Amino acid sequence: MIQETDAVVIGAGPVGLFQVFQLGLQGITAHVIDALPHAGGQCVELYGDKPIYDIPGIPVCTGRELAGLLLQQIAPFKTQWHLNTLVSALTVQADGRLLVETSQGAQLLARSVFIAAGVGAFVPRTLKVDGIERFVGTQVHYQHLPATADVAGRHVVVHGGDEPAVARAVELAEQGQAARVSLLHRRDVFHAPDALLQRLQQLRDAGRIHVESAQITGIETAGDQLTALQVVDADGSTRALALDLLVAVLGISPRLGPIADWGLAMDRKQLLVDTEAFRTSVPGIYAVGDINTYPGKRKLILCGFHEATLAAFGAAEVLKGDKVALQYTTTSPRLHQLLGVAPASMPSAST
Ligand SMILES: Cc1cc2nc3c(=O)[nH]c(=O)nc-3n(C[C@H](O)[C@H](O)[C@H](O)COP(=O)(O)OP(=O)(O)OC[C@H]3O[C@@H](n4cnc5c(N)ncnc54)[C@H](O)[C@@H]3O)c2cc1C
Repeated sequence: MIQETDAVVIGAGPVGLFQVFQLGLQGITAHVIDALPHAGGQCVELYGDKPIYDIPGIPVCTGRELAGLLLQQIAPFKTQWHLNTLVSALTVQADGRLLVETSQGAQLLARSVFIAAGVGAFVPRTLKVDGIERFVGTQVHYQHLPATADVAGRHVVVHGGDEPAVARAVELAEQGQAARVSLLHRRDVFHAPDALLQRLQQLRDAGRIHVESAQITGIETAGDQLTALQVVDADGSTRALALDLLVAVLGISPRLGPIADWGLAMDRKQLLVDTEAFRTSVPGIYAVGDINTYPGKRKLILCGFHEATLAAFGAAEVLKGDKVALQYTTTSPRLHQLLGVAPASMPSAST
């Protein structure tokens, strides 16, 4: 079924989230689509626990904290979320509206589209093992276990050798619900901060994480169940590693993918925009954040915030067919209503 909407934001990175906020201030609610299962883009996926020092008014916060604050800021608006969803096609319709199609089969007919796609869709690196694809989403998951996954009493194998894989195994062991947690990597060497490695060692010593130094060569199945991985040890011997759930944490890579096919003017994998409203070469489509380019462009979050603000004003004028007056969140009753906050009483100029 086709859903009609005023705005679609492609990408839930920091700039996409702030785009939702600025659209909200214009009275425009948005659908937000991201290939990742969570909001935050690079901030969460690439440096979730690292400090950022150059967000105006926030002397320091981590990438994950910034995403959390932005989500808090857009909470008043009725955003429609499409996570774990790749935008596969964007086409201009005869009436000028824009049809956004997703990997989950959704079709959104939008009057405006904001591409906040950063360096492309973050998609997990996948396992190249014959037959494993049919278990993806049920017994095999990439990067994260879904919140709905039931691990109680089950043998969970985490596959990977870097910090996110170690962190996932440690989290699962500390939760204490899984019957057994194994960390599978080709060598007994892990790349993670010292504190995490120490915690891993403690959990290994306590028998709560079992490290398996082996490589996956195949799978074993029974009916519609994945029952074991076939693995080869460092000495070349093969064996079966029984399991209930596999979380492959092999990293993510950004893929510009379909964006390059949408007929938009580009320069070296970036969308060309004007700096008045960050319009692309196609009417109704705006591009903000790391995905765009223009003279003087700097790939910084605060620059993306500015771009999103002007794009929202530009789109609002088109959608409303009229000039949009500047209003302050400090004093505007209309903005207070949109934000769901009580009007502030302002001191008079003489006090
Ligand atoms: C290590 C590191 C440190 C950094 N430190 C700072 C810093 O201190 N200060 C600063 O200002 N900047 C910093 N940056 C840069 C900053 O992270 C980026 O400028 C910012 O994340 C850009 O935000 P964005 O929303 O444009 O894109 P992104 O954060 O890249 O988010 C884009 C989102 O769009 C999604 N997406 C893309 N294509 C599709 C599609 N077709 N379908 C569905 N979803 C799609 C992606 O999955 C992604 O989640 C740092 C970057 C890195 C890598």
